[in-house]
Amino acid sequence: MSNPLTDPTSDPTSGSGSGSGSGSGKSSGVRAGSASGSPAGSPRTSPGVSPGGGDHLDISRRRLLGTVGAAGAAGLVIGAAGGAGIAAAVSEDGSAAGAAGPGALTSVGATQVAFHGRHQPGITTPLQSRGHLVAFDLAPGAGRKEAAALLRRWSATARTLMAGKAPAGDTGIALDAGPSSLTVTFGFGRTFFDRTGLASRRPSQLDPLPAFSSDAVDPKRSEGDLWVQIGADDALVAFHALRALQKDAGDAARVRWQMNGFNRSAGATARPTTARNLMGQVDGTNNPKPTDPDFDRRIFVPAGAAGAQEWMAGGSYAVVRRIRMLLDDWDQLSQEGQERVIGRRKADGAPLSGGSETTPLDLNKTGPDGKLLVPDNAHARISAPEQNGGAAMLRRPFSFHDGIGADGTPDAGLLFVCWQADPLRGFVPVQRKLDRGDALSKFVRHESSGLFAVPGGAPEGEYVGQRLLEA
Ligand SMILES: C=CC1=C(C)c2cc3[nH]c(cc4nc(cc5[nH]c(cc1n2)c(C)c5CCC(=O)O)C(CCC(=O)O)=C4C)c(C)c3C=C
Ligand SMILES: [Fe+2]
Repeated sequence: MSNPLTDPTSDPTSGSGSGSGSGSGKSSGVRAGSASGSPAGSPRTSPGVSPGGGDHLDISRRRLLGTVGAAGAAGLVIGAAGGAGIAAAVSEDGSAAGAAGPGALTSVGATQVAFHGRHQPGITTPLQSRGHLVAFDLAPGAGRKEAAALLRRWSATARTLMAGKAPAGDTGIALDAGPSSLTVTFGFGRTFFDRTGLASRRPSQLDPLPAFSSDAVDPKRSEGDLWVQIGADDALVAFHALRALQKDAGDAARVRWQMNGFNRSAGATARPTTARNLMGQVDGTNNPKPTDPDFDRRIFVPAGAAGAQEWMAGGSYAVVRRIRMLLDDWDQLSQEGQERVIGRRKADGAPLSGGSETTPLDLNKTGPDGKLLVPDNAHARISAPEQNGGAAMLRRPFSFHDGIGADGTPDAGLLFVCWQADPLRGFVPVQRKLDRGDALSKFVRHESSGLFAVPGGAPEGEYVGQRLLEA
């Protein structure tokens, strides 16, 4: 079988790259929709479909069609309920499809996400099983020119890698692997604009987040001039991208902090369910869905919005928090106690007011004792949009585990990443409320924080951020 990663490509931002539409037959083609249940906007490609959408079949497609053929009985599902999900192959009776078949593995590797588009990838893309969050600071002396050249290099590399190809001078780390749903997302921190002489174009949405009383934030692991989010369904593919982007930074920028995360692997569960976090809760159920009528307005900056910087059209703001979970304390709670902290059942994520996972919370329902079924300090109650003037965000986290901390407890928790058109109408009001009375607060600690402006996706022939850096 041919190995797409051994085929170097030319500079994608010059418009001559072959990642999406060259008909090379080495990688999956790009299509404009996402599979049922998968968030729209940053489509994963139909694995193995040839770029022209014609009848050219490469070996990986033929292998994949074997899977899809099996999926006629088995059902190939990309994405999961609850907005951000994980690709998985499942059978109609719920058992893992093709669990032993090579096709199932191929489908994970072959899945490709489009680099170009109205929005950057990695926002509405289903959760991937591996993630790296990295902040860079521009090097002393580096300004707008160096930043523009860096974003051009990074975009070229991201586009090449997301197409399952190797950039020039490749390390070989991901040899044999397909793109594995790789996404690379770029953002700008508040300090970027002073360093590049672009302060007049800094959006007010990047004003510092308020300090929250329960914060224990380490400034060295917070903020940064530039932010890169890498996600992939394979650990080597994700590391490969990290390494390539870090090398691209060259003398222009240095890593300020790096965090590594994970989610469940595709195919690990019999049914594609909403993700679980390290506290064991079903987490992500009430995320806004791309099919919601107000989804775009809530998550993405509209073109021509009053007071918005035009270069942010189609972009979004990412709030990033490293939230340590105090797991030893959490484990002391009974299951009932844990469920009352969240307001949902642990097993299936159903509200304590009744129904199944997707039943809306009934915040007024009381039990036979007259007490609220969803307690007044339950996390799901306090964070609900109806309790926060409609404030909503798209949560797209990774779990992390960095060994055992100095206190002898797991240094583990949630790399909380949430997306919104305006943090003052998303994260801030909700976190203010949680800070005051969330039952979960006793069991978590916010240890680092970042706020980044993530511009819209690059059109073909452009690089991410070009409209800011070259206007
Ligand atoms: C400020 C925003 C939020 C932070 C920080 C946060 C941390 C956090 N959350 C969980 C676990 C769950 N959160 C759930 C729901 C939920 N959480 C937020 C916001 C923050 N969470 C929102 C907006 C919502 C949705 C509320 C709604 O619309 O009903 C849930 C319930 C299931 C779900 O809807 O996802 C869980 C579980 C942890 C463990 C955590 C910090 C480590
Ligand atoms: Fe939450």
